[in-house]
Amino acid sequence: MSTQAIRFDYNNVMADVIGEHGLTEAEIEAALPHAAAAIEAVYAQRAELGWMDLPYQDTSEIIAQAQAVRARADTLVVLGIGGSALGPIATQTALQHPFYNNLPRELRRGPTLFVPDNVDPELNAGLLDVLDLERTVFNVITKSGTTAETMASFIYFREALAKRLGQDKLVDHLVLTTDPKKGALRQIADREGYPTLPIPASVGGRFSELCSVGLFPAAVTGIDIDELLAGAAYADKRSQERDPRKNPAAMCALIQFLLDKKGKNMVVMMPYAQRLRDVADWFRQLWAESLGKRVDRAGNVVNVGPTPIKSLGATDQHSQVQLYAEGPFDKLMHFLFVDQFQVEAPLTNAYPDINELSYLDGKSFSQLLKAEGEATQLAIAEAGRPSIAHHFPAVNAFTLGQFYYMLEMQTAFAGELYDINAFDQPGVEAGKIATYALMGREGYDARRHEIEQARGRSRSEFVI
Ligand SMILES: O=P(O)(O)OC[C@H]1O[C@](O)(CO)[C@@H](O)[C@@H]1O
Repeated sequence: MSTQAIRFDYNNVMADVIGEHGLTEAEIEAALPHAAAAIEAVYAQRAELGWMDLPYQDTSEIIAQAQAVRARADTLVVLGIGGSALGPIATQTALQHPFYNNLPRELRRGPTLFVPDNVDPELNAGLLDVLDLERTVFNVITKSGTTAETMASFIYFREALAKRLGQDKLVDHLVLTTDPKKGALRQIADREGYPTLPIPASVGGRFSELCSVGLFPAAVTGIDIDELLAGAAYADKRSQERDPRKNPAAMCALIQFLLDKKGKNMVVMMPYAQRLRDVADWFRQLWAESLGKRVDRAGNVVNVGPTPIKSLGATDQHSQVQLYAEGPFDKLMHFLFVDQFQVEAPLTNAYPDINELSYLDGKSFSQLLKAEGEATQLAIAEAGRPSIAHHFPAVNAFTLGQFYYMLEMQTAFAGELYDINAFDQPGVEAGKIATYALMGREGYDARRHEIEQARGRSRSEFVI
């Protein structure tokens, strides 16, 4: 096994370790054929799942465009939402200095990065207050090319650029990442001549971090994207293992599926590393939007889907662990541990005479963080609650790419286990249609009328 392999440990879901809320060997053994079939089924549809080829792509075009931006920009702003923003945020948090944007230019590996992934007016107007537009490039990312939030942000910042620099300078300050053939943003790119990067048609938004969506912002900010893909390729090789017990993605999917069927419908991803904090946020979309479905593949109404929750160790021991340790037996903890941190922060012998503090003398932050992670997992297990753990040798481009891809494969395998389509998101359309109606979009008048009627039926307005 590679020294860079993330080690998956599911000892703490076993009934002989945690008791009745765990899984027995027999339960796992009986489900292995289901997991093996899920592996076969996913690899059989590889041709339709473009994200499975991303580890092997040629990155030269992305790197060339990134070098051009690095040569002229001090700041990159990503305009996107959902899978077009959460991945770039997670990669930046994982692979840059924790205060990257605040570092002096000579200590930063590239331009600062902002990802205002919301249409809050104060967020976007506030960002304009801090940008030097002369030295800023905007990377607009939208697979559909029509997402309301992203297109509103594009219109807003394009106008600011035009006012400050002139229409003729726009092409130097915009890179559009979108569908290679269709959508409003593709049409605009062709009409106004902006540089573009393609999002392959067979790569869905929440599976797009390892294509231009995530790789371009990473390359602009000095991250080794080929190393990200090398890690993803390593995870792909491990995920092809037909024996589920030797396939981390398959075992992780199987355990979560079996525990969901036993009433543990929520999974709490709790990294004990600040760098992995936003990976938990990216995972929430991947897991929720892929597996939360009304119907199964035969069209039966099933309303299934695990609930992903993001947490952070040690921080959320002081906010959420009380619930996880003593609340309902409805959660699986998913810990992320790191063997080797990039820097150490030693503690001096400050208070040898104060018993409540002297245990810290001569220790380090990593010793304390690791002890807290192990202690929390132990306390959770002794409280009879299941947990799984991924042990990272270190957080770097290889292990991050490996983990992204492993989670994507885990999600695809879980889709087979739940017998649902893990790659669509019909449940978000109703909200989009109602938004278009409320915003007066042409062709949505009837829906707007229905909404206005509904407003008239509101039962009460508590004005206290
Ligand atoms: O990249 P796009 O097409 O703007 O979509 C953004 C996000 O919106 C969704 O389509 C859900 O509405 C996600 O699946 C996707 O990541």
